[in-house]
Amino acid sequence: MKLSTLFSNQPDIEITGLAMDSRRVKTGNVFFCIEGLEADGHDFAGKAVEAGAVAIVHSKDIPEQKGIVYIKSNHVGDELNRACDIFNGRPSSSLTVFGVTGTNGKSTTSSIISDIYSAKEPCGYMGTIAVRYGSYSRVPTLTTPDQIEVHADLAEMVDHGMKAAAMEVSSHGLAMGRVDTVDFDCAIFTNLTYDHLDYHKTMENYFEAKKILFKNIKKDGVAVLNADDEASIDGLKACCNCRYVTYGTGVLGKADYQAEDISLSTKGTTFVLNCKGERYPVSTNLVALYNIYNLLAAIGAMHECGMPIEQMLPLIEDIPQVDGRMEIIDEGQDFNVIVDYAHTPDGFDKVFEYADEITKNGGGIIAVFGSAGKRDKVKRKILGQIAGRHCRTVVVTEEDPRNEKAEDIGAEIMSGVKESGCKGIFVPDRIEAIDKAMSLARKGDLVLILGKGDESYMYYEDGRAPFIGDNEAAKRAIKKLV
Ligand SMILES: CC(=O)N[C@H]1[C@@H](OP(=O)(O)OP(=O)(O)OC[C@H]2O[C@@H](n3ccc(=O)[nH]c3=O)[C@H](O)[C@@H]2O)O[C@H](CO)[C@@H](O)[C@@H]1O[C@H](C)C(=O)N[C@@H](C)C(=O)N[C@H](CCC(=O)O)C(=O)O
Ligand SMILES: Nc1ncnc2c1ncn2[C@@H]1O[C@H](COP(=O)(O)OP(=O)(O)OP(=O)(O)O)[C@@H](O)[C@H]1O
Repeated sequence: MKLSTLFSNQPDIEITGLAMDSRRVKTGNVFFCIEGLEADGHDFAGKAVEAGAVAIVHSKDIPEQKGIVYIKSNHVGDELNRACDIFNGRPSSSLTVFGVTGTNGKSTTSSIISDIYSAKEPCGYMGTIAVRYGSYSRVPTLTTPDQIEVHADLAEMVDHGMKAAAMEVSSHGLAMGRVDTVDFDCAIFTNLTYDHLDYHKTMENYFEAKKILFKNIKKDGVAVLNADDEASIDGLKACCNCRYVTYGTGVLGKADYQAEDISLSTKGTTFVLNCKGERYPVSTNLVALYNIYNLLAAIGAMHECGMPIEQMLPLIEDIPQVDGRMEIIDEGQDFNVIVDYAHTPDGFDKVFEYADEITKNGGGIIAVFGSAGKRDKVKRKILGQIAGRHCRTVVVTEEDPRNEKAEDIGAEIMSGVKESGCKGIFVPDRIEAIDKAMSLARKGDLVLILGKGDESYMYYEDGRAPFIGDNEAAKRAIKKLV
């Protein structure tokens, strides 16, 4: 592509790509100087040129080098977003794009959409679990990666025949403008509860970041809102830039997609879907009430985007396991084992509510978890308190400690566990902690392994190190027992 295609008054030189990180610049790239939280991209313009950048987009004065094109703009971020979209051939405009945001349930809801909507037209998925389309899948860098990656991933999906994409949109991604030029056809909100205050500082800021998706959605798009989420429903209705529909169970008033006569069991769930007066009997392998909310959100979104409910119903009966989310591990042991990605206070509340249900006729709960380093510290003690209230034993362990000591994080969690009067053990190595929990389990107990799901890496000070995933670690631990 020519530079002049991106910037009309600039020379017709050939460019090979876009970059916002000097360490990833390739010969012929355009480098955008972004001011970040820890560094300023302007300081790396020289390095970008050394690495082969042919043009630099900047807002501050920087030393200029001969033969390089310098483009000054007060809105480098906006220019970057615009350029990403054009350079990649405006991929989102040729896809039906579903954007899912909210504190919990983004991965589950977008995975359900990608799996079921594919029966109508091929639908990729981008989020915490993977970047996935057709039979291809890779581990993502972030839940919502930077704008360069977001648009390149969408273009890759278009090139491989996708007609739709279900993407998780994190509050970080929204606040940092990573999806500003993605054309969303449908924006879905799951729920608003406590998380990420290390970055957003207040719940108000956190909600404002989430709202960006609904303010930016295209005018003929549709928003799908959780009628039962008191914290978000009114604020979102007021800020939507398009029409909206609601989903729920009727607790706070009638919803457009309403689940009635819900019957939950450990094997699956049945309910009647009341969709604007039409009633459909639904049977699904999904368990736990919160997953019914995720399913309702997905049904509402897919239906509003043209998929008949009758076409969804047989597929909903047997939804593919969302990796590491409420994943039941059965290796023939005489106790229950569930691996789940819960890592927020609300996620913990919901999982333990379900755990109590499973063990109500006998059996105790043993939980294994930690909390991430260099992230929200306040929630650590709260997670300990919640688990302590429900468990016979809590095994605290490492969970992406990054530049903190797992022992220090563990002590913060343990203070909450002890406050609830529960027994807590600290086992630093996560695999040994899982082994320990299994060795403590008796017939009829439930072992819950929370926080990492199927993640195949662990973050330490120097970055990601390979990890086998909680689901695999659980299987191996059970086999050792046998
Ligand atoms: C807190 C946060 O989100 N930070 C993101 C942010 O970093 P930053 O603002 O600190 O950037 P910076 O390090 O100050 O650098 C400023 C600029 O200089 C550039 N630079 C920097 C150094 C250098 O040598 N050369 C260079 O060019 C950087 O590429 C950047 O353009 O912008 C960077 C570029 O896009 C991101 O990589 C980085 O994500 C970090 C790695 C991260 O871990 N983010 C997490 C918290 C995140 O985004 N998580 C969400 C939510 C997940 C969830 O729901 O749990 C996600 O979507 O994954
Ligand atoms: N609708 C929901 N309400 C409350 N908790 C939920 C909901 N859906 C899922 N959870 C809990 O949150 C955990 C994470 O679910 P999921 O991965 O779908 O959320 P997420 O929003 O994508 O999280 P992240 O962005 O951190 O990956 C689940 O394992 C479950 O414990």
